[in-house]
Amino acid sequence: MDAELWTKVSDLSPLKAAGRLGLLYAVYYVLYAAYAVTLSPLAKIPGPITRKFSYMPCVIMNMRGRESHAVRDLHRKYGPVVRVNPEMVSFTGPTAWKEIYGYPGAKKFKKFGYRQLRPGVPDLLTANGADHSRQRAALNRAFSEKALREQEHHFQEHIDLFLSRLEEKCDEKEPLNITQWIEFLAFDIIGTLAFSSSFHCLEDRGYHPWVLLLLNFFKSTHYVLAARMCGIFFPLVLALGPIRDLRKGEEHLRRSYAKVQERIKMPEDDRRNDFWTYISRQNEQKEGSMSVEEMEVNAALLIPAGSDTIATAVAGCLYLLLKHPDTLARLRKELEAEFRSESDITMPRLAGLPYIRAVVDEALRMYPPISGELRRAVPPEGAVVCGHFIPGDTIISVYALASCDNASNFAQPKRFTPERWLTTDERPDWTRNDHLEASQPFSVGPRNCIGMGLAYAETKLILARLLFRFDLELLDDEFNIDNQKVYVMWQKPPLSVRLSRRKV
Ligand code: HEM
Repeated sequence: MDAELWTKVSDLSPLKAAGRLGLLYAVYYVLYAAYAVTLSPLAKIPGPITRKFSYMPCVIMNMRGRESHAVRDLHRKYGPVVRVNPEMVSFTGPTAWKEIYGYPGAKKFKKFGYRQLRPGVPDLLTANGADHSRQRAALNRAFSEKALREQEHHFQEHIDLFLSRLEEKCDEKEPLNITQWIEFLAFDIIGTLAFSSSFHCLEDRGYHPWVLLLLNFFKSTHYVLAARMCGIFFPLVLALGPIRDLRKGEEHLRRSYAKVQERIKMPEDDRRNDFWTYISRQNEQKEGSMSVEEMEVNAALLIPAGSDTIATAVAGCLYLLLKHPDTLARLRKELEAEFRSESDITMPRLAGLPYIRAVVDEALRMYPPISGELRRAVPPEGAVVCGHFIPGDTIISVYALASCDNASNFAQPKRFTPERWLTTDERPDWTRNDHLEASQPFSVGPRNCIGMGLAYAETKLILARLLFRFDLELLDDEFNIDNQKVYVMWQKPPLSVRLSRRKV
């Protein structure tokens, strides 16, 4: 800066200097907005003008917990390719999942914006290349069909307690919020599988403080992701948000690490069969299949990944079934034809029943537990996605809710119709053009959900035993999916029911 200009600047009062800076920023912003809307390589991607030059609509909707719904609505208006914000494009075309996340797309489009739980220690969600392949191969054994068979008694025992707790609530005049009991069950099961130590929510008839901490943490994580889009205003926006809850993330990590240490010291037990039983066996055979530090961070990942997702799936199935008595009747018929008593219900026998699977698939379509974006980055040279050339460094994603609640992919998407998922000759005519591949609640390809098999088996077992034992009456529509908010996970409202014991 030359001396004369410097003197002029330093002579300005702080107020005037701020004013000039503000003006300069405004000029820059107007020029940038004009570029983003007209000349940017993404300018032609359809979407509202405000989303093309500003992150604000995206930030505001995220903070309100309504971004998944907003993106769904944008696709209804603008079609299968939509500009979500200046750097991000969302797709709903039926091939989008496969092109972005499947083989070989997954090699081209790397995960974007995922952060390691402990810097320097890869966990399955953030690991790349060889680390991911090694950890995935190691954990695959803990999620195999054989492992699930050996773990089934854990599920059955927790469900026994869940159902006996619900029996205490039978015929009560007060409505029962079954959402929270489903959450207790899902967290207790994942505690047993990940730490050999239940959270004891069912025993104590209440949320364990660690579970409450996690539920709040989801919300604050979501808030931080939104605040990050605010650039230089990030600290300000963060300070206005639930910043205290962020510490809860650290607390979760500390507790998880301590639990893994306790678990490692536990004596051998043939009935344990938790995730680490399978990892330890491999570590003995093949040195270093997973280090203790990696076990710690993966335990911290598996708890949130395998708890609230399941609770959402079970609560969603139940809500939709109670809203549709004919579907519920057809499901009961299938269950009663297969099982003479509740004690006959097992995971392998449920695996052979088509209608309960169709019910779960349809509920996951209408209420996908992970409803929002799964970000991937386009390589610097750019790439063609769903027939559109997308320039390098753009962020791309499929939003599950947008892809599933979309009339181009599913006829009458708001109509709960498990029959869509049955074999061709059993599908109603009006669903024959559905693009079933557009619903991928577990994602696809090498980074899809490792817990998919477990999730189907667990959801079906809980549902089947619950419906076998009780008649349930839905008391209000507070659970209405369209009104719910998403902060990473759905903020599930009370699902109010009245229970009575069935006489079969
Ligand atoms: C209905 C239940 C579930 C749904 C809808 C679901 C959905 C998903 C989705 C969409 C992903 C991909 C995430 C991404 O690309 O960022 C994922 C990954 C993952 N899920 Fe699930 N999940 C469910 C249950 C579970 C369970 C029960 C577990 C374990 C106990 C689990 C563990 C994981 C892990 C570890 C990953 C990371 C996999 C990798 O990157 O290789 N999930 N899940």
